[in-house]
Amino acid sequence: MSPNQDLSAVLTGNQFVIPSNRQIGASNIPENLADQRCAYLCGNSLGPLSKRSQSLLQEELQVWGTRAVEGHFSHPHGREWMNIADTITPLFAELVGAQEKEVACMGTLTANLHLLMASFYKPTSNRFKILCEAKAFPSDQYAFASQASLHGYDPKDAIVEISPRAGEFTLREADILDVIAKEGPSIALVIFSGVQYYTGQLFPMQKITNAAKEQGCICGWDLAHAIGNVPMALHDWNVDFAVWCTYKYLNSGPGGIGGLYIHEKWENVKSPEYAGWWGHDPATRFAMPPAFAAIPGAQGYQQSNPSVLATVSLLGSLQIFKECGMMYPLRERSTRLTAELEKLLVQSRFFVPITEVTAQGSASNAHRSPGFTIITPQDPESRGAQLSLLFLPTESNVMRSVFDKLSETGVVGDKREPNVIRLTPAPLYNTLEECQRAASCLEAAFESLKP
Ligand SMILES: Cc1ncc(COP(=O)(O)O)c(C=O)c1O
Ligand SMILES: Nc1ccccc1C(=O)C[C@H](N)C(=O)O
Repeated sequence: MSPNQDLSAVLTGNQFVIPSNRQIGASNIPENLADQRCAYLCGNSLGPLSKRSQSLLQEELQVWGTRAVEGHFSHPHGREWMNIADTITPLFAELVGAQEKEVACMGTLTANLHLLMASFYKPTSNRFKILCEAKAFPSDQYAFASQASLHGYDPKDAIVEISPRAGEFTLREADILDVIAKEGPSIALVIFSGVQYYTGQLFPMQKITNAAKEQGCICGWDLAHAIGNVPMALHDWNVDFAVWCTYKYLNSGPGGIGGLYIHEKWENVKSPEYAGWWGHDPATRFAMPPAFAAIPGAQGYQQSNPSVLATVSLLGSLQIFKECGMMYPLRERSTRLTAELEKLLVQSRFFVPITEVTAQGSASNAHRSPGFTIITPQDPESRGAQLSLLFLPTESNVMRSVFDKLSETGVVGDKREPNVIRLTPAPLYNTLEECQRAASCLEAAFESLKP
């Protein structure tokens, strides 16, 4: 069977619980469609519940209720809680393109980001800058600024942000590489998001990493919007470290457990600086020795025993990824779905080509009548599943009005201020029909706007 046949065999099983139109409160839906599933195009923010996760969670509750503390060491399904993270590490390794010892299932994104910045951001008087994209997700901006401050630097001096050119919305590869080449000797850390949360731009991760390494910088990545969305090869690309959350494309549930990656080349160079007992050699962990002996590699950075409920919730979804053949077949389906959605949106009579908007300047209010453009790159190699629609005129309530109307008709995307709606067909559970529905509801939403 080809990977795609595999994929449809898995997907026809309807592996996810998607809320109905009624459940999400869609009020403008014919009664006969009210109990059908909504068009859930928001897996870039929170993935839906998989049926597999639901049953694994129920199993763990049962084990907790019947074995209590014994569940750590003896488990009816062979998932002793002691080693629960081991169920995830091979799957994380495949998703990011790494060895198992280079990844750990632990913590949450921002906490892991601080942990790894504390280990890898070691500024000196000559080399102290952090290079990142402008308008990174705010939690990352706060983390970067607070790390710079902790080391005694004014974030205004230490943080170098690359912005799109005037009138543009996404970054040009050449501009990023240029800044790295010019400012490299003063940069301690190059850190970008793999896929940008607002624009959906997939950065050229390998090229950025190469350029950073050539300049002697540490290179780290925030993979919140990249993991489970695009294939990666962190080890081969020589990435130093990365962090991610799992509640978006990996469908682990709200506030799910996070992950991190550290290249094996650091294994014998660095040891965990913020040690905890879960990073200690499991062979002697429960002998409670006073001195810390780290597990070699990324898992030595674990601090606490992981939440078992959060971990199996993630496991259920990752088992579905595995049955689908992991990222390559999924990426292929994802590329097709996103291209279809794009094609339908571009046919809208309210669509304004990005070139027109760019020509007038990104903050321009030149478009007086309601419309939208797509700021996500058109090149499939420069984006993941998400399309970011920018609403015009930019200084208006068009985005909010359209968003409300989409919600009323059972199309779930999300709005990001000031004027973007993100729509994301995820290959594990979304369909072409849902893309069509989103496009036609968007058209109807515009048509119903008062002049
Ligand atoms: C790019 C990015 N970084 C950081 C975060 C914050 O993640 P968390 O709340 O899991 O720390 C998110 C999402 O919330 C994100 O999209
Ligand atoms: N965790 C959340 C809880 C509540 C609301 C949003 C989030 C998000 O994750 C937002 C996401 N990071 C984003 O790309 O906008």
